[in-house]
Amino acid sequence: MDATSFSGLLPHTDLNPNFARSYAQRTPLTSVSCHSLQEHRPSSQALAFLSSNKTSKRTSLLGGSNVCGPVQKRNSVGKAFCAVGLGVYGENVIEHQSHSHATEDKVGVLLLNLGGPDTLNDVQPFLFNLFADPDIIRLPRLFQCLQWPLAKLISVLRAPKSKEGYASIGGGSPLRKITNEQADALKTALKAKNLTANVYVGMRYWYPFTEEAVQQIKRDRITKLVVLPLYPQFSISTTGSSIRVLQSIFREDAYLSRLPVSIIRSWYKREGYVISMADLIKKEMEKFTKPEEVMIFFSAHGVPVSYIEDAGDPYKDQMEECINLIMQKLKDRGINNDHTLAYQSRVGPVEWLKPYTDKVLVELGQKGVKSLLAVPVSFVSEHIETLEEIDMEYKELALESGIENWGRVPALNCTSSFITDLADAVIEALPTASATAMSTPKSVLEEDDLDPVRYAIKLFFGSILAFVLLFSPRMILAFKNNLF
Ligand SMILES: C=CC1=C(C)c2cc3[nH]c(cc4nc(cc5[nH]c(cc1n2)c(C)c5CCC(=O)O)C(CCC(=O)O)=C4C)c(C)c3C=C
Ligand SMILES: [Fe+2]
Repeated sequence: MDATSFSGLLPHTDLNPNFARSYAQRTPLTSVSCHSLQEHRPSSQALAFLSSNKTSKRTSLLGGSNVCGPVQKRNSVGKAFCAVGLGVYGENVIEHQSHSHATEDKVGVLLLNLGGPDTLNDVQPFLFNLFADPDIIRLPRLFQCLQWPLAKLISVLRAPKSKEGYASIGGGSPLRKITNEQADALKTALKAKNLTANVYVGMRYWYPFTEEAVQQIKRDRITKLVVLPLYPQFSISTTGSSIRVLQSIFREDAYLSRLPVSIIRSWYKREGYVISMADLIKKEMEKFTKPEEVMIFFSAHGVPVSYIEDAGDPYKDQMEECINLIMQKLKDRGINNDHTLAYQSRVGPVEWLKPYTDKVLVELGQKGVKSLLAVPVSFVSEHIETLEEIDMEYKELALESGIENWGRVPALNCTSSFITDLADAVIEALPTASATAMSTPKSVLEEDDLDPVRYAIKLFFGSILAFVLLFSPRMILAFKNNLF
């Protein structure tokens, strides 16, 4: 398990050294979450958060590299509260601080998740929030002012296709319900281990938003917080994005910036998780007439290749390691079936992690594979991509391609061994009384970005470039091929 304890700050160390430097520099100070707040949040909350919002500036590519930060501010926590030492994290100076709590600790666990539309009317605004996230559509610096218009355009264009998908699984995402059930189950599991804790749910793109959960944490006067993203593997686009939202909230708030916090950034290596996955796979394999002939087909949510190659996202490495651990666990139980890993759900005109699930299914069918067990592996709840994409689209494609026997491993949801292991993870990660804070040097880009003349010039050239980009053959082809 990869966890960090600190007080009011959120460093990332999952990243490769090159990226860690640039990402750590921008991450603690990025203020982006309010992009999505402005359109689709209750106004009182929006106001509360907007009041702490700063202009966000980023540099990246649509699936390209990301090297600079937004308006950056020195974190003053270390000065306000008895700094007792200095350390170094990446290129940042860390000020260590101590905390002592006179009153009894009140433990909170914050589950971070993606969120999904509750109804078909929510689909377009949900998609807007998703595409307005600079960790999902990574625009070059010059194009950043176009993040919202682009998000609006893409969300409107994609909404009909997404709505069809959500309509076919009952008219909305099951994520909110399942995540709430996981939260309740985790609270019970913690209680059984003698830890009384409040468990909160914070979604990145739909209700209940992370910001709402944090407000509740404040109201409840939580004194120790464990942040547990419900993604086993770390990706910039999932856990990274949610953590960045938390950072922007925490650094602006006196109470939160003093709160001892632990973040469990990835947990795919945990024995309990690996065993739970192996158990589910074994159980599902036994439903086949000839289990020994079944191809175990891991299907993970993809990310653009540039996240891995340019931005240093550890997602692919962690995914491969995760699959090896699960297969090893199956081998220990005498299960030696063939297995493969492919990536699904690509969006847009850039190259995504390969091999693509749809292509591999066709190839396996052509090669004579007759029995296949699909295993969704990047997410722990049922959601549109298991219920619609795998169960409907991929199943149909596999059967058309010559595969005769199809099975799918259910998502972990509230599987008790899994929830018990999450409870152990929380207990192991409980922040200690002493924690660290990090201050980052003010970026040289800050003054640059605040200069109105420079900003107007960038906006002008950015608009021209955006126009060229939008009507480039690649974009037009992507729209034609239904990739958005
Ligand atoms: C580990 C899991 C996920 C990664 C990595 C991820 C990256 C990623 N996703 C998109 C675009 C979309 N994702 C959508 C839904 C969606 N994504 C995940 C998980 C990961 N995404 C989940 C669990 C869900 C489903 C939520 C639900 O309502 O059930 C959607 C909307 C659905 C659709 O229209 O297909 C989009 C769009 C990108 C671009 C990306 C990486 C850059
Ligand atoms: Fe996604």
